[in-house]
Formats: sequence, C-alpha cells, structure tokens
Amino acid sequence: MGIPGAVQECFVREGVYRALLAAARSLPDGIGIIVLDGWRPWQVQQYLFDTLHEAIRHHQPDLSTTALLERTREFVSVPSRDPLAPSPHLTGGAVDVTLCDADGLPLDMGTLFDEAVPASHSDYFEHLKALTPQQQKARDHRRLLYHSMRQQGFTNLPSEWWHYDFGDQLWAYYGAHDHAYYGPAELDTIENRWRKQLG
Ligand SMILES: C[C@@H](N)C(=O)N[C@H](C)C(=O)O
Ligand SMILES: [Zn+2]
Repeated sequence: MGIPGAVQECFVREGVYRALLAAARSLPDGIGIIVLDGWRPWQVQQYLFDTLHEAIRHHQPDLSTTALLERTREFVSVPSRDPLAPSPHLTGGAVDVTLCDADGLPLDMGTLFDEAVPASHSDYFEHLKALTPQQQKARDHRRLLYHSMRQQGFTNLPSEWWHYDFGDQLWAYYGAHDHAYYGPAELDTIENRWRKQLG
C-alpha cells in the first residue's frame, strides 16, 4: 500500500504461527484464515499512527487533543519501542486476520480490514436490535473467527474484529496474564545478526 518501510511478507513469532495453524485447523471444512498483517517495524507503526491522526483531525477539526488521541488509538496503537510497553505489532505477537472460503476469498466480516468506524468493533453486531441476513452472516463469521482464535489462546482487541494478540502486552492485559512474553523484535536478517554478533 505504499507505506514506507513496510515488509512484503507477514512475520510472526513461532508461538503465534503455531497457534494460528491450530486455529485454522479447527475451522469447519472449506474455511481458512488469511493473515493480513503481523510484525511491523516502528517506522510503519509511526506512519499508520500519523496518517490516521491526520485524517481524523481533518474530518473532525473541533476534537480536543485528548479526544483526537483517543480516537486514533482506537484503531492504531501509539508507536513505541519501549521494551516495557512496545506497540503490539512491533513484538511479532500481534496479528491481523480474517476468514476465507475454500478458494481463498475473504468472507464478509461486516466491514473492510482497517475500516476506522464503530462497525469494526468486534461486538458491533451483537448489540444491533434487528440484523439483516447479510449482517447475520458477518456476525457469525466474526463469532467463528473469535472462538477459533480464543480457543488457541489469542485475545482480541475489542475495537477491531481482525486484531488478535498472543504473548504481547495487549494479550497480558485482555487475557489477565501476569506479564507479556514478547518485547520489541527485529527481523532475523544477516545484517541484524552481524550487528548483534559484533556489538
Ligand atoms: C492498523 C491496525 N491494523 C492495527 O494493527 N491496529 C492496532 C490497534 C495496532 O496498531 O496495534
Ligand atoms: Zn493489528
């Protein structure tokens, strides 16, 4: 999508990969999981944050600084490399996913991936009084994704139906775990290995 510094592949921690495989294998025949995003460099997190922050400011110029930050954080975490509070996608523990059919085509989840609207809240359809047949389908797809991921130990970010965590700080928070396992990560490239080895 032309994001500076973005990587072309989706990388996640091995533990996350194994749990994802288990979640995908637990789904009914003919339904699979598409991984939309995984590990992210800090530069990309900063770009996403700035871009959404600016778009919301443009759309709602009267929002206070606090409200603007709050609205932005609903859909993009604050960029942070702090080992004690890293942005979730910087750890390789966060993953954005959706369901697909047997042909690999995405199922209807009610909104697009990364749509910064209230309908993207995971439980949005759970609170609607009357659902159209299409909304019922989207609700059922969200439920299926949610339960298959939760069964494998992931937690979901309530403001995004697609965002799941395993072993990072959001996981510790929403899953009531004592502490996170994963801190900020870098890709295991030859350059990074030499940097580490040579100090
Ligand atoms: C940008 C979106 N896909 C996402 O990952 N949002 C969460 C909140 C994040 O940035 O950690
Ligand atoms: Zn995410």
